[in-house]
Amino acid sequence: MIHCSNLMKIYKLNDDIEVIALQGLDLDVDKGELMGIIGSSGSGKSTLLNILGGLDRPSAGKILVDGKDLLRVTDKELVDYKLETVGFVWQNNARNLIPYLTAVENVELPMLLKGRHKRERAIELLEMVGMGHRKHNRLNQLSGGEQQRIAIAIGLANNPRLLLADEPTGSVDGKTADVILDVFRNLNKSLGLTIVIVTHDTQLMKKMDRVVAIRDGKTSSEILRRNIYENYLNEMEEEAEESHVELAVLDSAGRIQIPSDYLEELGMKDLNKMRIELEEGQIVLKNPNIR
Ligand SMILES: Nc1ncnc2c1ncn2[C@@H]1O[C@H](COP(=O)(O)OP(=O)(O)OP(=O)(O)O)[C@@H](O)[C@H]1O
Repeated sequence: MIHCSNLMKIYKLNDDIEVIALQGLDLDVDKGELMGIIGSSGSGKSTLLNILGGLDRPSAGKILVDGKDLLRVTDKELVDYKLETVGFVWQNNARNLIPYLTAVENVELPMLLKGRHKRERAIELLEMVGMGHRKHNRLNQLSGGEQQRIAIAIGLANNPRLLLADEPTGSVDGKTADVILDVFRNLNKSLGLTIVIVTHDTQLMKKMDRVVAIRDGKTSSEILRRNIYENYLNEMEEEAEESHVELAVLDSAGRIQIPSDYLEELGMKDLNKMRIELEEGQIVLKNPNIR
């Protein structure tokens, strides 16, 4: 569904200053995946999500989403892409919802932009996210978690193939966050929808199939759920932490980012070179100062 390789995004602030928000990011997401993106503040998560959502254009590299080349699309194609291929759920509900419209009118709005008006479909979507009973309520009559579920229904209004969410549980408590994640999981399973969620929430991460970490505008590691534990995990969610295995990402040029805590633990943090050896089918990195 998504293929990014060596993706770059450079913001030009003025003639002298440029900010490199993405520097050669590699990422592949399969159709039907529910995956998370994590990373510290400023690492490039929102930049990536905005590019995937067609809200911003990349500077260089390669990016294909559902077969569309987002580096080369025309402005008109990008408008169609935003209306047809992708749905967005923001952390800030003021960005998701229009306060003076009811829940069902909010869900109908993106359909109107595409020239369709389908009340039944809007109600069906609200039911899918467990909000059918609040369809005639306005924003101020709903809790933060309820508003967020309506935002998900809005994101689905034009039947996107990819749903993107930026910190969708950022402003709700842990229990509500769980309910919201369950909504995403159900949509992922029942519709086979590909979902990418940016989150800081470690509880949410444990429930995803795959979590990719971004550091300094590059994908640095992946945490995968081990299939053998999959069924067991569904019942024993609290065991999730031990069931994930962390993989470092190897980019197309053969570069790998080693977690800084590993380097620190081995006293190798300040080294700028390592000895690399092939030992019995394994690649081993050694401190060059120790023989
Ligand atoms: N429109 C912009 N103009 C200039 N620089 C930008 C712009 N948007 C983002 N940046 C810069 O790009 C880098 C990556 O920002 P981004 O917002 O993608 O990070 P993030 O990982 O989403 O952070 P946070 O978790 O704080 O939202 C940062 O250095 C940021 O200052």
